[in-house]
Amino acid sequence: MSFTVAVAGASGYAGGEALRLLLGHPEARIGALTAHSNAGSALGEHHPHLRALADRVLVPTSAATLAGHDVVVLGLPHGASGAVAAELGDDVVVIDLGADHRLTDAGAWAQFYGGPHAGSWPYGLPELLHAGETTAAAQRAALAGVHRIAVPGCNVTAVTLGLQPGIAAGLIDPLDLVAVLANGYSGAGKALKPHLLASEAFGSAQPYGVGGGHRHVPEIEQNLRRAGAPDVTISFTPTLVPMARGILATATARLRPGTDPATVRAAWEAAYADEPFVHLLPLGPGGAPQWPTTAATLGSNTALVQVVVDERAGRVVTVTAIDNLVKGTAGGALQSLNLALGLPETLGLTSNGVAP
Ligand SMILES: NC(=O)C1=CN([C@@H]2O[C@H](COP(=O)(O)OP(=O)(O)OC[C@H]3O[C@@H](n4cnc5c(N)ncnc54)[C@H](OP(=O)(O)O)[C@@H]3O)[C@@H](O)[C@H]2O)C=CC1
Ligand SMILES: CC(=O)N[C@@H](CCC(=O)OP(=O)(O)O)C(=O)O
Repeated sequence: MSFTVAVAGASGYAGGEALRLLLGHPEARIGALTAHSNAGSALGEHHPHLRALADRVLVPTSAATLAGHDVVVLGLPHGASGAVAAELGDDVVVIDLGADHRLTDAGAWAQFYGGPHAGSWPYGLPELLHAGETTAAAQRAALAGVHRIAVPGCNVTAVTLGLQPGIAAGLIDPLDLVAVLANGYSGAGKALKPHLLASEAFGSAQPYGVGGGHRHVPEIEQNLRRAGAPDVTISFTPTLVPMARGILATATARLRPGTDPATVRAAWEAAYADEPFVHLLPLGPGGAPQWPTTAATLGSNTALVQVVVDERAGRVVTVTAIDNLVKGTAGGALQSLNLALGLPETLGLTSNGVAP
């Protein structure tokens, strides 16, 4: 079942990565490619690594240029997707890589983003556990056959995958969650910003969004509520580190009294044993854990997860690594698109990365 696909925001990082993956998808036929200030230029000027599309000319982003495709991928800044999507027919499958359609709570949208709330769409994290589940079936069912998909924020994917087994199994206190992340620069997009200059970025780690104001906070809490915690609070701190891609999310939680490490391990194993793209790393000889690294995920749709118990502190410690542009954006989008179209979930995707 082949499909035609247009990509809006094709000159950007997210749009470019969507194109890289779509070029390897056996059923995708790539149609219109759009941009904003760079309309009129060739894609090869922005993504010289996408040789097959190097000569394709970017056209302005509008409902008219995106019309006539089976699938439209929106890789646009926050606030720009809602208006375009509203003009696309219900028969078109629209995938929003941005935030406009992720939050169900209009109040949270107003607080963290501002401006009109475009409404919420089915949420493109197939592995999201729903309350009472040990493996993610309900979210996959919720994506089957849909024509609108809101792709999660990349940090949100990493933190949710790290913590949700403990929430769903009732093993951790949802009011005592802390996440600290190391983030690659491509997560910030291509637009020029002074703190992203090489002279500022090289050799330095920079925290941002500190103190509860990052817009991924309500999205993480929304996911963990769905996983079974009606009241949930997370302290979330990302840190820019000098790498192009990747997220390493360390998320910790207070362990419910009396819970032993074997019970913790069993909950994470049950959640991810059958997942094609989320891998709980093994405990080595003598119980020494193998730790996720961003390098081991680059270019792949993989999330690597490890979980241990810090018995002295009474906390569960989880570490999750993803490529922000693949599992964190375009790969997760393609995985969800496959489910929406009734294709095999893994089609066109790989868990093998690029290293060193
Ligand atoms: N980078 C990442 O890791 C992730 C990104 N996302 C989301 O994906 C979306 C795109 O991000 P990213 O690719 O990183 O950003 P970039 O800045 O790299 O790209 C933005 C794209 O949107 C276009 N654009 C800019 N302004 C407008 C506008 N006013 N109207 C229409 N199009 C516009 C740009 O076109 P032009 O070049 O012509 O100006 C460009 O194609 C964002 O919503 C982002 O939050 C989600 C998860 C992770
Ligand atoms: C390094 C960096 O700035 N990363 C971005 C991640 C962007 C992302 O996940 O996407 P959305 O903006 O679509 O939510 C951030 O933390 O805000």
